[in-house]
Amino acid sequence: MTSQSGSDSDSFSSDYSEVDSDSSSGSKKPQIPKVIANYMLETTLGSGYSGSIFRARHIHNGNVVALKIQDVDHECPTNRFERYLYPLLQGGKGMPTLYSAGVQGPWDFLVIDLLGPSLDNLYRKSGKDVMDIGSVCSIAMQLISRLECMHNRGVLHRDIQLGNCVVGLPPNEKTIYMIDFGFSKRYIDENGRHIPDSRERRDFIGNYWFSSVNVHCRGRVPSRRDDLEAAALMFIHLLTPRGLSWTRNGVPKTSQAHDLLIEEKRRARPEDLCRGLPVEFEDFLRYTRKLKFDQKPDYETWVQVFQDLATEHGYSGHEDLIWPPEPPVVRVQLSSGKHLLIRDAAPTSIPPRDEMHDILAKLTNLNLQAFARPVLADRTNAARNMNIVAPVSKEKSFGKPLAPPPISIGSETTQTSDNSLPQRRSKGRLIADLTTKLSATTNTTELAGLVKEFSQALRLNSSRTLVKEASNFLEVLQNQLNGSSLPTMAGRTRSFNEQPREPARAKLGVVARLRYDVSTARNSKVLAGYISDFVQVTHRSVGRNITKDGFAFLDGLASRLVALPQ
Ligand SMILES: Nc1ncnc2c1ncn2[C@@H]1O[C@H](COP(=O)(O)OP(=O)(O)OP(=O)(O)O)[C@@H](O)[C@H]1O
Repeated sequence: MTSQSGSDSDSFSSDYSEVDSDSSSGSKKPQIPKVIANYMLETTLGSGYSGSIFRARHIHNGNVVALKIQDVDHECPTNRFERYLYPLLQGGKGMPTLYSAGVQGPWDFLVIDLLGPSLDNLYRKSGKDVMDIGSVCSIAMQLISRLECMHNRGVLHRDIQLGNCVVGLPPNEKTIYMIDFGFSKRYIDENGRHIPDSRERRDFIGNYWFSSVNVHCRGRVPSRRDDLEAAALMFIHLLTPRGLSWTRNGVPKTSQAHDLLIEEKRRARPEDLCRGLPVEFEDFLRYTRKLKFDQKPDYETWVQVFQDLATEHGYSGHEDLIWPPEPPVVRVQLSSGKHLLIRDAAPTSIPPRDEMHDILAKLTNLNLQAFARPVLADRTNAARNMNIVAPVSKEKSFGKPLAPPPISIGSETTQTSDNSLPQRRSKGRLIADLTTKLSATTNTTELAGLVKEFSQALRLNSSRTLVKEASNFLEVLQNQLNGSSLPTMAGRTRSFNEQPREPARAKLGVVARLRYDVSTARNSKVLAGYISDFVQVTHRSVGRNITKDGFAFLDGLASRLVALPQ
């Protein structure tokens, strides 16, 4: 039994008229009445394998709802299952309200909140090949939270797909709602026990595109981890040109085609699926696949990871799904120390680090006086209020003044304590430059200065992730302290994911201990050992976040380097 992501129709399509619910079968079915449970059916919103859904209006109070209707004898009585599960989910954010449910004649019906288009509709109608990273992060934050809510109430969704995530109608159009609990199931029994796992291969339930490898390819029992894995695959799909490879040929029409799809999905390695994407998506997919059958996922941390990722890419980091998406904001530091916030007029889905660096470098060379168009306010006022001294480019112009003007100007004055940090550059590039400097010195005082700058660079935005460039920096530092030769370029490009990944046993206590140990290190080799421990433990932690203790460790490292004999 499967359901397809491509099955939801373009909603709000046709006027309702009495219809034969199953004309293809040849058997004469009773027509759907015009009124069910005091609701007048108006238009068809969608129809799936198991029934149809209508926009309907209460004949007395005029309330408009969605009414899901199914033949009471349907071979897969999903409405009956939903009727049982909906009450468990009531009141949860993004869980539709169930107003009424029952059987009228041969019809099993559910009356729920009328909601907006599905992510599938939004995505397809956008005409874009991929979604922007900000929207995918918002979807990730919301979907992980929805799953947390459902799981906390003892329910698995088991059919995560774009068509089953819909946005609300205004004023809730930024909130994602879960729908279609026809395949959902309680995973906690009445005695509070988790359902048992089984090695026996079971019939597949879910959807072809996003169901997890364990469930779809190995016939395992679905549990919380599989809802999350499906979510991970969905995020990756949205960021991949033309989507995940096994979705490109459409729904398999033969069992042989289905077997091929299963094989392709099973073989796809996370690093291949996520090539070119921010590493967080690969990490998330790997994380979901490492969860044990009955393990509770760490939802909160992953919401935080995607929030940080969004802010790192110039988005607000708010979970609200703003559609159509707003372009990301690029922050440029002016010579006066003020910041200029510029909306990138043509948002890219994922600006690669190097490209971002180029954009920022070019922006800093712009002669802002050339932007004569008023922006939010009179330009001169804005400049006076912000105390902007427009930098004049001394370098060759890289073209005509760029057409898209800034949309908004912020007057943020936040600065790091060290003004020498050229903040206009991306964090990754900045750290890469520090690494180059690092590799040219073994003087411990200079190394200490670079470690300080490194620590500040890591705090440049709200993301506290140990980014790839940061790992390289620490690797080079270790080499310098060990007195070994400098790492080659191969070392610089090594992916996190090639690092041995041990079970997540990173303990906050380890970093806390390192923080104190570092102040007592007697020589540079011991320091190098502590750095190695620090990198390993951070890599093994969820989201690779650098904690307060982590920053204290780096500060302690800088101080200790100064104290070491030359
Ligand atoms: N509450 C709602 N408000 C507005 N539209 C809805 C609502 N619920 C469902 N729809 C639309 O109807 C489509 C089908 O709904 P749903 O998935 O619940 O039905 P289904 O019969 O179980 O479908 P499938 O067989 O595809 O899983 C959705 O993709 C969505 O476009």
